Amino acid sequence: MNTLRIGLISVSDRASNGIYQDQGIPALESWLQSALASSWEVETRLVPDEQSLIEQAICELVDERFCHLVLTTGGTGPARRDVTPDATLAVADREMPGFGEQMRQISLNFVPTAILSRQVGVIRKQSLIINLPGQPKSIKETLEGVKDEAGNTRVHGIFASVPYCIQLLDGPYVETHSAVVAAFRPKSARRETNL
Ligand SMILES: Nc1ncnc2c1ncn2[C@@H]1O[C@H](COP(=O)(O)OP(=O)(O)OP(=O)(O)O)[C@@H](O)[C@H]1O
Ligand SMILES: Nc1nc2c(c(=O)[nH]1)N[C@H]1C(S)=C(S)[C@@H](COP(=O)(O)O)O[C@H]1N2
Repeated sequence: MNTLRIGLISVSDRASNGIYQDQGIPALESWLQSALASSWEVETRLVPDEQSLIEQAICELVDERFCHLVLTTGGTGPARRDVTPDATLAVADREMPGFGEQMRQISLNFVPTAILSRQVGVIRKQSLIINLPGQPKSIKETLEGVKDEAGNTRVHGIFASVPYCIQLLDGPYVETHSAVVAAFRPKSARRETNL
């Protein structure tokens, strides 16, 4: 069986230097635990805001660990040391602009400063790589989208499109818990059990 392999990279000068405890990877892991119905394996990296080290971590997770999906958190803003999108683009084969566009749209529902994130989505080889902002709460916000008080989706989170993208990249068939995030696929791409 082709198990989903996910790489998680937390990019933070202070967390990587031990000034504060990293909350990025635990927040990513706990959100994925709540959202994924399929089995998955995880590989994690905590790196400072250094472009070469971020590039190295992404390449290692894609080229050597064969991750189908890599999520980064942190370093997407305009500050001098925010270089995660630059590192991601430097090792990308192709850009997926819809991810960055949709994440900024979603985030505007939570913070007026959402447009300050330069976050991108790209493909390297057969892996999808997505940048999330550094605030631990932004992980759930962007992946899951905006819900009303009854839990109905108002703005779709970007994770809704991730399973089909992985499928198009010849990765495993990923299923999600629809109460957290419903995976979109055209009917022709759904498994028979899902129809
Ligand atoms: N890994 C993390 N763990 C906990 N909190 C974080 C983490 N990364 C970022 N944050 C919080 O989110 C804010 C914005 O994230 P950003 O990536 O811009 O970090 P920063 O201000 O450059 O600092 P640093 O890189 O040292 O974490 C940070 O100031 C911090 O409060
Ligand atoms: N969903 C969400 N998006 C967000 C935020 C947030 O708190 N939640 N913070 C914004 C802010 S204040 C900044 S500066 C940019 C970049 O954040 P980063 O440098 O932590 O990646 O992301 C923006 N996008």
